[in-house]
Amino acid sequence: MLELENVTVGYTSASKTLDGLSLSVPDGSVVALLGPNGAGKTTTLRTASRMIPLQSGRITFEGKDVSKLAPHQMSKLGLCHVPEGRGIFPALSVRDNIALFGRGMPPSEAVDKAIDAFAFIEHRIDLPAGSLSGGERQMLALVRAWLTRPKIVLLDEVSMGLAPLIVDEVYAFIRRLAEEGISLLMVEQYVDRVRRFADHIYLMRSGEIRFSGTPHELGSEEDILGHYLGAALQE
Ligand SMILES: Nc1ncnc2c1ncn2[C@@H]1O[C@H](COP(=O)(O)OP(=O)(O)OP(=O)(O)O)[C@@H](O)[C@H]1O
Repeated sequence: MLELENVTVGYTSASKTLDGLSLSVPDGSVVALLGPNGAGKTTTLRTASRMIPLQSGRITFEGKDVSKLAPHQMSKLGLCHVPEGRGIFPALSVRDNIALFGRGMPPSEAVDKAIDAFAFIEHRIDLPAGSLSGGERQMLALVRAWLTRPKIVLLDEVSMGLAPLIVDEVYAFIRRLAEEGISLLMVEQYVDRVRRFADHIYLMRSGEIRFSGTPHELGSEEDILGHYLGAALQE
């Protein structure tokens, strides 16, 4: 279980980008974070992976206080963050991108597993990762995350900028991660896609959680816009 308890963070000491935010991701669950631009979704993921220091509050992972750990220590504990923009190394080959994430696995085995997950990788293996299409880069980022054998993966807008058919392929792999028991905390723009997939949804606005509940409790897209985000849209 990953838990953020009453967390306040800001990009300057005077600002509060997240203001007393609490959320939890139980083991093996899929949790989605929705909200308008600037609500603080990316900041929440960056806080959870310890890229941003806390002003106050606490973060626990599997019962352990991790509030002061560094990102690489979180990664050792089994938390993998796939950032917006995917975080791949564009100048390195696809092979090297994969090999770097194999966690002691022989590079050839990591590459075989990656090809097994996404066949296109075989034909691009020696090309620079920066030459891949947006969808291919996203799939590479996901397969790399999977190869770290994580307990939880944080996913920031995986479907952004991708064609619907590619999004289907990306989501099929995310479903596989969930079926393997990996917990997911995902920021997503597409409410309907998330509604079909997530166990729990948090709706954020202005650095705070405005709704916490099941997809069913969230209601229709009109409800969300009207009740929770309406004011934000008028701002
Ligand atoms: N590196 C930064 N330095 C200063 N302010 C930042 C930084 N990153 C984000 N912010 C500000 O923090 C607030 C929350 O941004 P964040 O990116 O977390 O929101 P978001 O909900 O992920 O939005 P989006 O969907 O636009 O990515 C915004 O007001 C943003 O301008």
